[in-house]
Amino acid sequence: MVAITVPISVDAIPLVKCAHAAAAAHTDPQIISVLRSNRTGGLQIMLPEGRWVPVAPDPDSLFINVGDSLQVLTNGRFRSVKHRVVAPAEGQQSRLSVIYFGGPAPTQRIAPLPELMREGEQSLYREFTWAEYKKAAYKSRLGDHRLGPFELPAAVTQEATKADHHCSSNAVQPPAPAPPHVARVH
Ligand SMILES: O=C(O)CCC(=O)C(=O)O
Ligand SMILES: [Fe+2]
Repeated sequence: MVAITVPISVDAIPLVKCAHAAAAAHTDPQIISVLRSNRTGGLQIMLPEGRWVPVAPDPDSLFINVGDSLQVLTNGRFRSVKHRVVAPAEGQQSRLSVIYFGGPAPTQRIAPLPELMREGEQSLYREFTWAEYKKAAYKSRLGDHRLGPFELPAAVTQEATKADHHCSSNAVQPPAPAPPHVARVH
């Protein structure tokens, strides 16, 4: 295991959600999300080829999600995975999740950390502040790729390749239908 100390201050933004909560597809914007839920499932993550897979609920485990900011800090090594929550079927116990969102302070500058870059590695993102990210995010829709405005050409090429991949795999297996009830979570 390698421990790296990063010059990033983190704001705590705790959130508690409950009762038949559902969430449309999105990536978490912050650095890291730590989630604990009850025994009711519903959380799904999107695989690189565009297929949704359920995350089995486990009330004894913590589910750690990489946020967009961590994707930038690691220059794309850790990916903020798209996820959503499908509402439980009628009569099923409500899903209860408690999530800690560790986000940067508003004036924090976010850019790939030189400590994590190999020699000659190209930066995929331009530097931005958390406040800038949030301003851009508020103008977008929840499911949009919200790192778009901060990507440098190398990242745009990478995203385009991913999109092509999605289209070809969708032709074989269409993505699951949207969840029945959706709510904005950020
Ligand atoms: O409730 C859950 O399991 C996840 C919700 C979520 O993804 C979020 O609030 O960002
Ligand atoms: Fe989320």
